Amino acid sequence: MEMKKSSSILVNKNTITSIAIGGFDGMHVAHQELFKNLDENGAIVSIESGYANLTPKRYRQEYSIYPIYYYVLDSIKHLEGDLFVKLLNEEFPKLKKIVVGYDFCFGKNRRYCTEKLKELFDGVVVVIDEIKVENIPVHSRVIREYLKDGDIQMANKLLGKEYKIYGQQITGQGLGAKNFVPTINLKVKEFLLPKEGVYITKTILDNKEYNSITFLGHRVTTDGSYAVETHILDEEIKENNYTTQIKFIKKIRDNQKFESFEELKNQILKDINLTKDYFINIY
Ligand SMILES: Cc1cc2nc3c(=O)[nH]c(=O)nc-3n(C[C@H](O)[C@H](O)[C@H](O)COP(=O)(O)O)c2cc1C
Ligand SMILES: Nc1ncnc2c1ncn2[C@@H]1O[C@H](COP(=O)(O)OP(=O)(O)O)[C@@H](O)[C@H]1O
Repeated sequence: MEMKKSSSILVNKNTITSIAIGGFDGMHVAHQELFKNLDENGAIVSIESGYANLTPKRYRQEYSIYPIYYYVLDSIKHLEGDLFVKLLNEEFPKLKKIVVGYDFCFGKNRRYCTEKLKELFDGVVVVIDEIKVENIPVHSRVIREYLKDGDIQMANKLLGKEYKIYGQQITGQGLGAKNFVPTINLKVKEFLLPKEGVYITKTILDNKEYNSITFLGHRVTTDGSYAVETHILDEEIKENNYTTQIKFIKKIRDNQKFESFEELKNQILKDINLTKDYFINIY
């Protein structure tokens, strides 16, 4: 039986003795709790539904020391329970332990859940109880809702880290440096973008992290088009081709339409001062 893999890595599957199974978009605190139950020859089995947008597949390995093996959901979801377990045993011949969460289900019509897994797998099955943070169940869908609401602080609590996106630098309208402040304009694919507005952020360029402020949204005051723009505080940055990373910390305000460039500029300067104060007070 062939399991279709969407990528391969270098760790030999024959050495793997324990796996954690799930979608793992976000690599959030509950996912990390599962990984704590892996042994030193552990691995992550990530089932790709195609909807990941918190930690899209190629950015996921960054958040765990365990190798991640990816499988395409469409190629395994039709399986009856015994065949799913058989596949795991074939893929990982030394497998002794499987770690899943309380809500893990698998196989045809998601008919098989943790009890069935215990019955079918000849080894240890560890089932993790529901993990909550401040009484809120940690799930990728809950984190997405906080991001869409602009509640970065709650999203970050559930993630156990600052929400980070990757983008490619593009040329902006050319208005920023002249009329407002210089910004790096980004094209962002694959990642969920938080609600439109202005955010306190950190920006990583060429492995260096800078304090920054980021605007996300339709530039309703200028050309109306959607933009992701970052202004690096206290540094002169030359535009370059680096992939840029933005870590979101806190939302300052909503996107707004201003009657003049002058008013927008004044507001941007206020936003920058507030952001600088934030960084002064946390360090
Ligand atoms: C901190 C900050 C806040 C911003 N806030 C708004 C806003 O509320 N409304 C808006 O239309 N544009 C806002 N902008 C975007 C400006 O319109 C944008 O920087 C300007 O159009 C220059 O774009 P350019 O870099 O493509 O030349 C903001 C930009 C920054 C850096
Ligand atoms: N809050 C949680 N508590 C315990 N286990 C969880 C929790 N969230 C996810 N898991 C487990 O982690 C694995 C990956 O789950 P997944 O469905 O990708 O997470 P999410 O619910 O965040 O989308 C599954 O085995 C799942 O049961």
